[in-house]
Amino acid sequence: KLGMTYKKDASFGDWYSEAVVHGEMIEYYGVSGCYILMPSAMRVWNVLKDFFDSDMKKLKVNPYYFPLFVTESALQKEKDHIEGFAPEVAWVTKSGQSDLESPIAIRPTSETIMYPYFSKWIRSYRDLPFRCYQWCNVVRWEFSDPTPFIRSREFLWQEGHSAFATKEEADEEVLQVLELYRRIYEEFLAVPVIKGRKSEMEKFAGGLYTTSVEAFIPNTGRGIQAATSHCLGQKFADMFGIKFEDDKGSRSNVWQNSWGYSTRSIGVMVMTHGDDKGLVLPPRVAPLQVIVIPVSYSKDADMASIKGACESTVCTLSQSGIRAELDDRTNHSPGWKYSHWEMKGVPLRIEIGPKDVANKQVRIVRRDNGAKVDVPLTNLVDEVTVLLDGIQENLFRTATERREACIQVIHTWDEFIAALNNKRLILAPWCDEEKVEKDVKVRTRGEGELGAAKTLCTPFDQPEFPQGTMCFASGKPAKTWSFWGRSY
Ligand SMILES: O=C1CCCN[C@@H]1CCCn1cnc2cc(F)c(F)cc2c1=O
Ligand SMILES: [Mg+2]
Repeated sequence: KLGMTYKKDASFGDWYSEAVVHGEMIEYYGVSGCYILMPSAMRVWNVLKDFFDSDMKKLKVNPYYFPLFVTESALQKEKDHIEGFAPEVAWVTKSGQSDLESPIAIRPTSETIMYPYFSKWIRSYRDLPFRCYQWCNVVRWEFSDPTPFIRSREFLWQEGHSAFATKEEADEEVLQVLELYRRIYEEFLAVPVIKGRKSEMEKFAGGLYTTSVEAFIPNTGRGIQAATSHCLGQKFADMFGIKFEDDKGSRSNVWQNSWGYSTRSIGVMVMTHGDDKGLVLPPRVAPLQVIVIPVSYSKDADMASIKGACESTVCTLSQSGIRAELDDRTNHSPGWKYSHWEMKGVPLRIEIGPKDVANKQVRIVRRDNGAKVDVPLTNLVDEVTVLLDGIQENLFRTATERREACIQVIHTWDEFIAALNNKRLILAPWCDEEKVEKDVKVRTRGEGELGAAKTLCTPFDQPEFPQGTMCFASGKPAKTWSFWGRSY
């Protein structure tokens, strides 16, 4: 099918589904909430994985792979960590025709699979710091509207799990990993994120505190948790008996962290940069950065010299590390090819026709803003490199400006409700009391299927507090500026 039918601003949900399918990132699958990740998606995922792996080596985090399955008793081990999630757990109950002795769960996350072994492996302070991570899939049988990459019943992620002798070391690592996640979003996916701390109500129940990077989708006015980095304190250590003997012979619980980001990151990138022509990929993660297309208007046009120019252009770019390919298919017109590669979000298109060959130049078209420029072959690589860097920066700057334009500072309940109905990312003074947060959720639930307002995070970067600022919801003295809004 040629070209997109849905418009991003008019019908965002349909636009998004069409963009990921026509962009050849996703193929829909027969099990609800499950999708086939196509090469364009996996190549983006692998660029992020390579970066993350290289930083895991720097942080001395070791790669493992733990089993997909966990027994019922092991999963139930830590009550308050699981209780709210029970409906999401998928179970294997049979093999062939016969029932299993007892059901086995498919991992929704791996704490209960890993931590009994941490208890076995960690004995002495010499075994610390202990740092492990794995790339794997997890299954959570969610029921709210499935969305490719954003909310699926199976997704790919990395999960990290570490143990330290002191809280200070754990606190430090929580922020080191959060910075890695910020870099993945801002430096690779060109998506602006806000670093902050989750509220007591929104944090990981089994942990001590949760930090996160939060993104925002202007079209829907919804926040989205982009990655999380938890300090678990010593609760899991207590539950699973993960103790170490210090150099004076006394035994104490380790301090633990756990952190993760998933293929949701690809969906956030698509939602942020995509347009009515389809995907727009940031050059740093684009599987294909330049597509070269021969343009000839008459059969007898010296196709041979055009072909030669195209091939040498691809070769020159490839040799300088630029991901370039030639689309010389004869069963599609140049116009069809332009639309096809625009849908796939390829950052640059190079057109080469008889005039270009004659003038020893190429015509370069940018995917992000449609700008066309004629470039002499002599400085092709430099120009293309500058253009690709320019696209990366432009995508990040534009997305940041759009996100900033959605932020609204409010001081009263009425302003809060107005901002919420205006699809804003709300920055509000809050007394930081959980029951007030619960109350806001209840008072804003009535907005139909849109969902209630919740806290997204309390940003580390706190604005000034004018004397006597009151909480917008309770009227009590405000303690923090927090981001509120609807979310995915
Ligand atoms: O968020 C992370 C980072 C990577 C490691 N795990 C932590 C906490 C995950 C929180 N969480 C999130 N979702 C869950 C869904 C379930 F069905 C379930 F049984 C448990 C959980 C669950 O513990
Ligand atoms: Mg969940």
